[in-house]
Amino acid sequence: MSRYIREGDNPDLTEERRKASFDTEAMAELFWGARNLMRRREIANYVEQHREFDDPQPTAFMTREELIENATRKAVLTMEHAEKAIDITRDEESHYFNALTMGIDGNPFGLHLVMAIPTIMNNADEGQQDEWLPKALNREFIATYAQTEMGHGTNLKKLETTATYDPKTQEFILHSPTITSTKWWPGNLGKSSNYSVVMAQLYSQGKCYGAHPFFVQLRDLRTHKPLPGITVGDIGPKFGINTNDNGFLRFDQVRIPRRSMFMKHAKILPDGTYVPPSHSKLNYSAMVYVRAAVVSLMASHLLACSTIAVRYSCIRRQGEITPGTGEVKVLDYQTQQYRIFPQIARGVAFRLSGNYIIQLYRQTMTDIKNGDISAVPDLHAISCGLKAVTSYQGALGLEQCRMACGGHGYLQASGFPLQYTVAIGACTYEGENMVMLLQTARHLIKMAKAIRSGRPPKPNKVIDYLFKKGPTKCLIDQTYDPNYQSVLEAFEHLSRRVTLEVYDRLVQLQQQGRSYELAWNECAVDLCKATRAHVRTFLAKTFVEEVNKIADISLKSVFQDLLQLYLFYEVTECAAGLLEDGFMSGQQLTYAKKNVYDALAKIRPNAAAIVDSFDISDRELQSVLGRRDGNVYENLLKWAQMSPLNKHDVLPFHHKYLGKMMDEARQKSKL
Ligand SMILES: CCCCCCCC/C=C\CCCCCCCCCCC/C=C/C(=O)SCCNC(=O)CCNC(=O)[C@H](O)C(C)(C)COP(=O)(O)OP(=O)(O)OC[C@H]1O[C@@H](n2cnc3c(N)ncnc32)[C@H](O)[C@@H]1OP(=O)(O)O
Ligand SMILES: Cc1cc2nc3c(=O)[nH]c(=O)nc-3n(C[C@H](O)[C@H](O)[C@H](O)COP(=O)(O)OP(=O)(O)OC[C@H]3O[C@@H](n4cnc5c(N)ncnc54)[C@H](O)[C@@H]3O)c2cc1C
Repeated sequence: MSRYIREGDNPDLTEERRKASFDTEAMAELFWGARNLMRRREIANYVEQHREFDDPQPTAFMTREELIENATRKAVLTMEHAEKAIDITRDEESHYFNALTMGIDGNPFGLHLVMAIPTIMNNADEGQQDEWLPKALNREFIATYAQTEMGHGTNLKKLETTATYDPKTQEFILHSPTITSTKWWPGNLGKSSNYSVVMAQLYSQGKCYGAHPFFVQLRDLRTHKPLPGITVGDIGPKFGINTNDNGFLRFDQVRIPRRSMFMKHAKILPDGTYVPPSHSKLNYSAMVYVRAAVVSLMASHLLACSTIAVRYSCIRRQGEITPGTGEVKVLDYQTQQYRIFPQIARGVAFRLSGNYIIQLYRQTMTDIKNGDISAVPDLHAISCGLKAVTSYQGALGLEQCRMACGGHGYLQASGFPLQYTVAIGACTYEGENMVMLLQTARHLIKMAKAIRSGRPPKPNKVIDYLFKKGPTKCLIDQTYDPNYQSVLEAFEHLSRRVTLEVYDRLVQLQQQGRSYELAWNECAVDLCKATRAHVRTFLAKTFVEEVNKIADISLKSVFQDLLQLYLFYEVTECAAGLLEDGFMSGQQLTYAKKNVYDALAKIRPNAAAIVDSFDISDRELQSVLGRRDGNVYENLLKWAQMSPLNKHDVLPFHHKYLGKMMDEARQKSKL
């Protein structure tokens, strides 16, 4: 019996769990890996046993200051408990523990762990690492990553903060020359951090060498007051992630030692001589890390929100399908399934590709340490595209899950506002999505050039298909093909076609006299389409490869249903492109749609058990609608009763305004 079934649960949800065709626990093991699942359970138990990690009230009812104080309290507790609760050398354990204890809306260590420490590890030379890394790991300071300025985020070349080397004192002088040079956005900068990685234009011997990272103390270690010449603060409430003190920062001729510049890749010698790096973008590795991590992050958001939507749709009864037979669970409506199930399928696809890209990131960092930088452009290209596509589709998917929960989905109690506002940040941070799509397109255009000139580059798993000659007509038909060869070939065809077409147009525009840059801008929308088609191909192939590895027949069959839905849903999404050149016929599109509807019907009886197997706890979901026990209505009422507005039956200012207005109106009508 499913470990998710307990006495007192909502009977509709229990019924759903009972009818699953597979063992939820075995599926959870497959999804997470046996060891990881066991560790997740142990870590979750640990947190449950330490009630000090609980929030004193739902965070939705807290003011911003209360939110940040509560998060800070829990962050310190988290660090105190970390060594007892988890193996701190395993990222998976740290991420899970942090998510359980601190939630997803931000915490004072967020940027320290995600960007500052990776920058020290990958950009500091040995001496600097010896000095900074143990202290960073030991939490003797909290650092952030200050790159974006009020005037420039995307175009790093135009950052205005300067770091001018003075060989007489062997110091850099940091300065913010304009209002627009104010650092603006860095997480945890506003109030929590006392150090920061700072990106500034490096000047030496009268020459500018471009943006380079520096490690800068911002606040006094004892008083926590800003150091002389430094102005720093919080940028105010945002769309979301308000538990984070994103900040602003200005420098007024602040002197820092020469060795504050990160010197693993580029260097300034004591006399001011500049030593360039082996690859000009090695200093950007912390951004690459977060872009790669966003893929898994989007998977987590989608799987959490589809868990909420599926569970709620099992307990929500409204309307009849067959008149007179009683109200159905709303999950029985095909439209409801069409809204929610593709989000599950995409969440699983993102999880699988997320694992791949994080491993590629780790491997590339190891290669760089060993002097091999050959994988850097490939990693950059695929991580930019994946970041952009998964964050965009993630955002759309979360919104579908919210709408699928009707009015209650709009409540903070649903958990959706928190998930959504955090998730959509990823469409912007770490490179605005359009800009990231265009970065991947640069790589694709190079491939197109190689194809047209008949000189393929050395083999590369992600890009090889572009050099293949695929079928000239789409082979999708009604026959079942467990490898989905015809669908993958359709995605490959579309990607190859749009890439080559946009390349040819770029060349043609230049032949007509446009500069490369102007031609590029005229082709930008189609360049983004090429990236999306390439990323779709990558996600789909990874999904197929991973499903093919599954040995257990009953679990594999559930994954195959999700895969079928994923692939044919994507076919319908990109149908215009497949029909445009006559590659796919209208009849084949009809087959694809039928496959989508068939997959929805196959997934329906297993839906509740599938989301259970993602093993997302109530503590993580923070959702009254998505509770494991399905007891939604009584808990919605309890939740509302906690609203601070309900502390008073009559609001203290009622009689001053509304009461007075109505009294006066009544008086007048009596006259
Ligand atoms: C196994 C599971 C493990 C678990 C793993 C995951 C689990 C998930 C759970 C938790 C993980 C926790 C992590 C999650 C974190 C969430 C927290 C969120 C925090 C958010 C913090 C946000 C921080 C920020 O936003 S920092 C600021 C970011 N800013 C940007 O991104 C700016 C964007 N702009 C740029 O990057 C660049 O300016 C550019 C790329 C647009 C252009 O660069 P530029 O210098 O102008 O160069 P250009 O001359 O145009 O190009 C020259 C060539 O260089 C290539 N290139 C550019 N960048 C790179 C690079 N990074 N690497 C390699 N190559 C690069 C470029 O393409 C050009 O190439 P070409 O050959 O000439 O075409
Ligand atoms: C939640 C959040 C957290 C953040 N955390 C940090 C942090 O910790 N540290 C930090 O340094 N920064 C941080 N940032 C800043 C973030 O990295 C930038 O906002 C982001 O990189 C986008 O840059 P921008 O604001 O300059 O956008 P802009 O570049 O101004 O974008 C505006 C529009 O212009 C378009 N555009 C710009 N350039 C081009 C181009 N070349 N081609 C086509 N279109 C273009 C964009 O597509 C977009 O539509 C954070 C931002 C957010 C929202």
